[in-house]
Amino acid sequence: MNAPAWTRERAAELLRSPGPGDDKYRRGVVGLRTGSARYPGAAVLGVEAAWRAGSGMVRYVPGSESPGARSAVPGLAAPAAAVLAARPETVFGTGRCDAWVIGSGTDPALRTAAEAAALRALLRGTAPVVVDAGALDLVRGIGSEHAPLVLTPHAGEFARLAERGAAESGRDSAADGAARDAAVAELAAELGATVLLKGSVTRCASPNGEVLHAGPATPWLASAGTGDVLAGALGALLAQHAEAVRADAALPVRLAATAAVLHDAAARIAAGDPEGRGAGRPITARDVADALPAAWAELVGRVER
Ligand SMILES: NC(=O)C1=CN([C@@H]2O[C@H](COP(=O)(O)OP(=O)(O)OC[C@H]3O[C@@H](n4cnc5c(N)ncnc54)[C@H](OP(=O)(O)O)[C@@H]3O)[C@@H](O)[C@H]2O)[C@@H](O)CC1
Ligand SMILES: Nc1ncnc2c1ncn2[C@@H]1O[C@H](COP(=O)(O)OP(=O)(O)O)[C@@H](O)[C@H]1O
Repeated sequence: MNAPAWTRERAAELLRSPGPGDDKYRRGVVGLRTGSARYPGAAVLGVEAAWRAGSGMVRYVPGSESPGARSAVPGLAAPAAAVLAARPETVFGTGRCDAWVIGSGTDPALRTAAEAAALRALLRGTAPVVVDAGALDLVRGIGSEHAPLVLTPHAGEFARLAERGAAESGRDSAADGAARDAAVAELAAELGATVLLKGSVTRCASPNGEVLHAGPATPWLASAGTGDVLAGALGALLAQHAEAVRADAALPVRLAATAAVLHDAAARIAAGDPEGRGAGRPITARDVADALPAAWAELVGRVER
């Protein structure tokens, strides 16, 4: 298998800028059901990225947690309060959403039965869903009728999900790239979902066997929380194209690769590493989210930098 690189030019074609006929709803509404008492920051990072990647509206719906989870870190702000403090633009509670992001900053061991049922309802719905971190385990067993799904595991999560060894999953840095591509494509076909395997090179596979590469990304991106940022940005892109995603099974893998290219472009700007080889300065996940608008402008070529 010789997977093509998803270029900045191809990514730019899928960055939808608004026109005079748009309103906040037409531009795409993203819902995030992410974060927890243990990881409120993941909710903030995903919401921030969803706004910064061009959403017309971002909704935040806190998941229900077991009483034990609530008291795990006394004194820490609840995720909804943290999101409100960071982004007062965010709308709280359920309502129409064109795409969802679930799982970032959650631990499946602390999930209540009610929360599992609510997440399964999203997975079996019609709006596209980004499935990250603590929601990945729910995908097996939802049946063949489900929403367009984009799974975003890192190598450790991929190994658990695919029940594979280190070399095939990409945890072994010496693993053959073609073997990793094949493993990602195989999981995508098996689950009927797009799979985005994060790493220096991010590998995106569709259920019908298309595999795209984004990267290698700037190594400064290897920093806690940048995956939460990627999930939020991808949710925004899926929401902007939600109708087309339901009609065109080839689109989610291209949007997944586009999100990875945009994410890397933002990290390069934040780090001052335009070539992506590790020059520049350290960055945080929040820095990456904050640089998404500049990366967007750079990709679509509208702004002189
Ligand atoms: N600010 C916040 O709120 C933040 C919240 N976050 C949230 O934290 C939750 C837990 O997520 P997590 O990724 O830290 O832990 P987890 O999924 O248990 O896996 C870790 C184990 O997997 C393995 N591993 C192998 N390859 C790997 C790789 N490439 N990258 C990473 N791991 C790799 C490795 O095992 P080892 O190889 O050491 O045996 C490692 O010990 C999740 O909900 C997330 O959203 C974070 O986003 C941070 C910011
Ligand atoms: N060596 C690397 N070079 C460039 N990017 C990397 C490297 N390692 C990881 N990344 C990127 O960093 C992000 C980390 O995401 P993830 O592992 O989910 O972290 P977190 O759960 O802390 O948010 C992903 O976008 C991944 O592609």
